[in-house]
Amino acid sequence: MTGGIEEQMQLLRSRAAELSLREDWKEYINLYSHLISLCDHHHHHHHHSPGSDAKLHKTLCLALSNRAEARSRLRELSGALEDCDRVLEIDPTHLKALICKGKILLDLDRYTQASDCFQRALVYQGTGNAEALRRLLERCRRLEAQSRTGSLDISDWLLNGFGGNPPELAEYVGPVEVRRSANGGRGLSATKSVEAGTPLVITRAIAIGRGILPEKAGGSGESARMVMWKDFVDKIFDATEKCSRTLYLIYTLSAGDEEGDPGIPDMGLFSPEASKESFFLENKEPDVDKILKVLDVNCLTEEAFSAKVLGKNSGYCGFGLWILPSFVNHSCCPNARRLHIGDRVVVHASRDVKAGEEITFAYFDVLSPLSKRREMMSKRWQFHCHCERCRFEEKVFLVQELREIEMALESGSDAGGVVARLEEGMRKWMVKGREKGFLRASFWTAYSGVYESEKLIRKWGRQVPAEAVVAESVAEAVGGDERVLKVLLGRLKKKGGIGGSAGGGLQMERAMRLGRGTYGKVAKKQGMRTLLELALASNAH
Ligand SMILES: C[S@@+](CC[C@H](N)C(=O)[O-])C[C@H]1O[C@@H](n2cnc3c(N)ncnc32)[C@H](O)[C@@H]1O
Repeated sequence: MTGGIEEQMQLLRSRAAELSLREDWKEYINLYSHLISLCDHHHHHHHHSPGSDAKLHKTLCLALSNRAEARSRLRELSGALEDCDRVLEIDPTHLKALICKGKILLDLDRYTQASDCFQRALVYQGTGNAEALRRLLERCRRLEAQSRTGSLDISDWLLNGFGGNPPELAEYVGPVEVRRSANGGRGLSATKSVEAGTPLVITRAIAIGRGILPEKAGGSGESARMVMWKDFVDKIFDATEKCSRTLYLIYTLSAGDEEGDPGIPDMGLFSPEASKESFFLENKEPDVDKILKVLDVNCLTEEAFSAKVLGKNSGYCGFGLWILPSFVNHSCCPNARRLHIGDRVVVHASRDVKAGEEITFAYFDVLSPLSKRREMMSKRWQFHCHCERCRFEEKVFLVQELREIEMALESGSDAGGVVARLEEGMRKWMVKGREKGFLRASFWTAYSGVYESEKLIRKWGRQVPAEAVVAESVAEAVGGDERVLKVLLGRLKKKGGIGGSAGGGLQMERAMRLGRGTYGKVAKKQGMRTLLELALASNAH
C-alpha cells in the first residue's frame, strides 16, 4: 500500500474521532462513507501483497462498523444492518460488528436473531465484554419468551410509583387475525376464546406525539395541538424513510378511500421475527398524500393510564400510530381496551371474548349518550357506527320519554331524578340484560353523580340500584372502565373492604375482575391491588 492512502486514512480517522466527541453523527457518517469508498476504490484498482490486503480489510471493517454504530444512533437501522453484514461477510468473527448487529436486531424486536449475534460475540470475545454480553443475552431471552406468551408483569414499576423507566415489553401477536368485518372493511378477530384481561396485541408505535396542552381550549391550545401534530407527522415520514418495512406496513392500512377490496394482510407481516428481511416497494419515495390519509384514519389517542390514574396532568395529550391495532374497529360496546406503557400499546380483552368474535375498542369515550357519540363520530371520524348498542339505542330513543330524560340530564337537573326515571322507564319498556347496561352507560354521568353525593344517595337511595349492580351491568355491556371501577371500589371502601384482610370476599373478587378488564392482566395479585387503590384515588373524569 502506498504511503498516500495510509496517511489519508489516518487523517480521516482522527477527524472522525473529533466528530464523535462532538456527536456530529451526520458528518461522522459522511466521513466514514468517504473512507469506505477509498478502501473500495483502492481494493479494485491496485495490486496488493497479502499483507496490505489484510490491512485494507481491517480498515474497511472498522470503518463499516463505525458507520453502522453511528447509523444506528440515528435510527437508520436498515443501513446500519447492511454495514454490519458487509463486515461479517469479510470477517464472521468481527466483535464490534457482531455486537452492533445484535443491538440493532434487538431494537428491531428480532430477539432470536439478536441473541444469536451476542452468543457468537461471547464465543469470539477476548476479555472484558463478557458481563455486558451476558446481560444482553438475558434481555433477549426474556423478551423472546414474552413475545411468545404475551404475559407481562409491571408490578415493580407499579409499586415504585411508576418512577423511572417503564418496563421493557416485547412485541406480541396474540390469538388474533385480520379478517373481513361485518361493517364492510377489515377488522381484527379473536382466533380463540379468552377471558377479560388477556393481552391480544402488544406493539411499538411507529411514532407518538405527546405533550401538555394548555388547560383552556382556545387559540393557544389549538396552535399547541398543531405544533404537536406537525412534529408527529415529521416523525412518521422520518420512520418511513429509514425503514422500508415501516412504509410497507403503513401502506397496508386504510386510507379511507379504498376503491374495491382493501385486501387482507398476511399475519406474518406483524411479527418482526417472522417478517422478511426486506420489503419490495415499487416506489421507495413515500406517497405523502396517502400517508397523511392513513394517519387521519388510523391515529388513536393514548389511553394513558399513568397520566390519568396517577392524575399527573389533566392537560396531557398523546396520540400515535400503531400498525396491528389500526385494524381494530370501533364499537360503543367494545370488548377490548388499550393500555400504553412507554411507546408500546397493550391491547387486551376488557371482557370475556369468544373465538371468532371481532375485537373492538372505543375510539372515543363511550360512557356517553348516543347523541354525543354521534357528534364525535361525525366530527372526528367519518363513519356511522352500527354496533349492537347503537342499533338498540336508535330504536329505544324513539320513545319520547327517554328523550325527555336525556334533556333533563343535559339541562343539569338532579342526577338522582334522572336515574330514578330511567330505571323506572327501563322496567316499563322491558329493557333487559345487556341492554340495561347500554342505557346505564349512556347515562353514566347521572349514575356517578348520585354515587358521589351522600346527599343524593340519601334522597334517592331507594330508587337507585346499588353501585355494584350498575357497575357490573355497565362493565358487562361496554367492558371495564376506570370510572366504573372507581364507583365499585368506592362502595367496597365504604364497607372497609379494599386492601385489608377482608379483601378476599366476593366483592373484592369482582373488583379484581373489573380491574383486569380495565387495565389488563398486567400484574399479580398484590400489584393489581395497588392498581385498584390508585384507581380509587384517581380523579379520572
Ligand atoms: C383504524 S381503521 C379500522 C380498520 C379498517 N376497518 C380497515 O379496514 O382497515 C378505522 C376505519 O375503520 C372504519 N370503522 C371503524 N369502526 C367502525 C364502525 N364501528 N362502523 C363503521 N366503520 C368503522 C372506518 O372507516 C374508520 O375510518
